[in-house]
Amino acid sequence: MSIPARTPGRLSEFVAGLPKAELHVHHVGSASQRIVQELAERHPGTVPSDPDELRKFYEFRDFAHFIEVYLAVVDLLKEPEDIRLLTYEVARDLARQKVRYAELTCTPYTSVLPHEARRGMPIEAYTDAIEEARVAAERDFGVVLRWIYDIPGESGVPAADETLLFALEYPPSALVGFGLGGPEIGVPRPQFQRHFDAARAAGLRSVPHAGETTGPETVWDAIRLLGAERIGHGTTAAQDPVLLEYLAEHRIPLEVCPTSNVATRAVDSLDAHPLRTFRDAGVVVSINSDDPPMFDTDLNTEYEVAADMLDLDERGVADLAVAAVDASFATEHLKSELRAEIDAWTSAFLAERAD
Ligand SMILES: O=c1[nH]cnc2c1ncn2[C@@H]1O[C@H](CO)[C@@H](O)[C@H]1O
Repeated sequence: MSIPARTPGRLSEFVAGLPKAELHVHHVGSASQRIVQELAERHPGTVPSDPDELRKFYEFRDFAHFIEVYLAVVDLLKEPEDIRLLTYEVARDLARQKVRYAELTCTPYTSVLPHEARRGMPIEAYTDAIEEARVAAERDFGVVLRWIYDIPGESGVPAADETLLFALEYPPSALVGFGLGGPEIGVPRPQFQRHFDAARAAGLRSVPHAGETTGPETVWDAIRLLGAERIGHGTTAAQDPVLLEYLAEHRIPLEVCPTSNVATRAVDSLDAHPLRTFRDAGVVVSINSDDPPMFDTDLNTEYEVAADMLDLDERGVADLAVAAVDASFATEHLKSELRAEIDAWTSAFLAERAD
C-alpha cells in the first residue's frame, strides 16, 4: 500500500533529516531558553531565568517591544566567555536540526567597547570568542558557520562607522557579509550607503534587512543604495509588482522568516503572509528562522510551515533546501557537497517509503 504523498508526521521526519542551510538567523536571537537561563544566572538583572517567566518575557506587543527585549538579552553578554558559550551552544542547536551551514548575523557594536550602554569588551576579544567557538563547533558538530556583521539601525551612523571598522580592521576569518538590522521606521537608508560601498569594496556581500516593517521603497533603497545581493525579509515587496518582477529577473533572493513576521506583528497571520505571492512571481526565496527561541520556533518548524503555505511534498521541500544553498555565500565546493547531501537524503527517504 502506498503512503499518501504528504502526511504531517512523514513530512516532519523528512524535514528533520534534511541537510539544510540557514541564511537569516541572529546570533543573540538564537539563544535558547537553556542558554539564556545560564546567562541570566551568571548576570542577574532584567532577564528572568525562570522558564515560565522567560516565556512571558518573550511575548511581544509590537516590533519596537521586540527590539527592547532583544537588547535586554544582548545585555547578558558581558564577558568573552559569554559570547563563546552562546556561539558554541547555538551551533549545537543548529546541528541537532541537521543544519550543515549557517550564516549567523552578529552585531558586534552592541557587545564591544567603547559603548554608550556601558556593556562591552574589546573587539579582539569578541572576534576571538566567536572564531574559537566556530572552529570548535565545526569540529564537534560538523556545522559550518559564517558571519554577517550587521549595523543596528536604531543606533545610526556612529554604529555604522564602528561596525564597518570592525569588519575592515578586525575581520574574523569567517566574515562573509555586511548587514543592517533593527527598526526601519525613522532609520533612513541613504545614511548607510558609504558603509555598504566600503564593505562591498572589501569583498563583503551586502545583505540588509528591508521591507520587514516599512514598505517596498525600503527594499528599493536596499537594492539601489546598499547593493543588496539578498534581502532580509522583504515582506512588503509583495505590495509592488514592479519590484517583484525586478527581484525575480535579477534573482535577488528574499530571506523569508514566516513565524518571525507573525511574532513581531509584521504580518497579521500566516494566512496573510506573502510567501505564496513571492513564489508565484518567480522570486527566489530561502526559508529561515530569524530569532527562533524568541519566536518559539526552529528552522525545521519553518520548513514545515512553508511546506504547508506552499502546499509542497518532499521534493518541493528539498527544492527549498537547495534554493538556500544556492543563495548562500558558501564556497562552490561546499555548495556541491550540500546539494549532494540533500539529494542523497531525499532519494533514500522516498525510496524507503515508496510503498
Ligand atoms: O527580525 C529582526 N529584524 C531586525 N533586527 C533584528 C531582528 N531580529 C534581531 N534583530 C537584531 O536587532 C538588533 C537591534 O538592531 C540587531 O542586533 C539586529 O541584528
